[in-house]
Amino acid sequence: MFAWLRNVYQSWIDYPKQPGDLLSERYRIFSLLGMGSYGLTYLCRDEHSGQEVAVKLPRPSKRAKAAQLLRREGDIMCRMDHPCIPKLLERVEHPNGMFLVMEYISGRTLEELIFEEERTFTERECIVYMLELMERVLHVHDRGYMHRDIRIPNVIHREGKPYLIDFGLALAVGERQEDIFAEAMLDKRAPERQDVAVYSDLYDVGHLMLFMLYSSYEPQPDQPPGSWQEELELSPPVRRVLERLFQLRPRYEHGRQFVLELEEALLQLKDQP
Ligand SMILES: Nc1ncnc2c1ncn2[C@@H]1O[C@H](COP(=O)(O)OP(=O)(O)OP(=O)(O)O)[C@@H](O)[C@H]1O
Repeated sequence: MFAWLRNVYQSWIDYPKQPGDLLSERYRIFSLLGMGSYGLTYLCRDEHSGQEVAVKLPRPSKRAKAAQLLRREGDIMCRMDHPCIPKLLERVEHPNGMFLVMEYISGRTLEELIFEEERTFTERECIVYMLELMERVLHVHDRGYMHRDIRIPNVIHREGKPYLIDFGLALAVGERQEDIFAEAMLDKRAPERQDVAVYSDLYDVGHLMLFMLYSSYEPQPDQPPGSWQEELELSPPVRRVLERLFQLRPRYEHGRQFVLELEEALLQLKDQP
């Protein structure tokens, strides 16, 4: 009974703001983009510049913890400087709470592209796309952070380019996983993904690649389900990079090792008739 009441209460106080509402006398809400575990993100218009922006507010039901996580996220976003990673435009602090104002990336997520638009990727297209995405991932690593949430809903496809969003789980290399994360989400992670290390981000990159490669997979009638190695017809170099990403072979200790092997795999595919 208590859990039920608590859920009703949380849904009531987290009820999204309405289109037309004005935040901090500046950001006019258009629509709700999504409700995450600790924040609500809205598409807004900045009344000063006329620009579209994404505004992320803490969920009222998560109070201080959500504000703390958002502040962290803002601190990390400030340290990024890449045209395909949204810029933090402002961090608004006021007595009723705080929120983040980010560059809005219009487009569709890779998840929507694959599952709603049924977009398919060949092996070659997947490699070319991954090389672009890895450029953003290497930027994050070079700045001393691990993203830790590289997944298809966190990649926005705009004008043929992948944009990497959502730094809510990112940590600095060597930083300890804080209790706040452990309670919120980390305990659900596979052991291969728990370390704050390059190979954990690359493990996620491996999954993302599998989603892209499975987009053109068509099971034969009566075919029993198998592993990705059994189901996907992959060229040996692509299979090998995936096995390294999944730590079935010696893992990559640096993202650039993976990029080099991916480039090599692309060259070999080009040589094929
Ligand atoms: N800068 C941005 N530009 C465009 N869309 C964005 C931007 N940031 C977030 N979004 C979109 O807003 C929605 C909510 O994102 P948000 O990061 O708040 O939560 P989430 O990813 O759904 O959940 P969680 O934070 O629990 O992982 C998602 O659909 C995401 O694609």
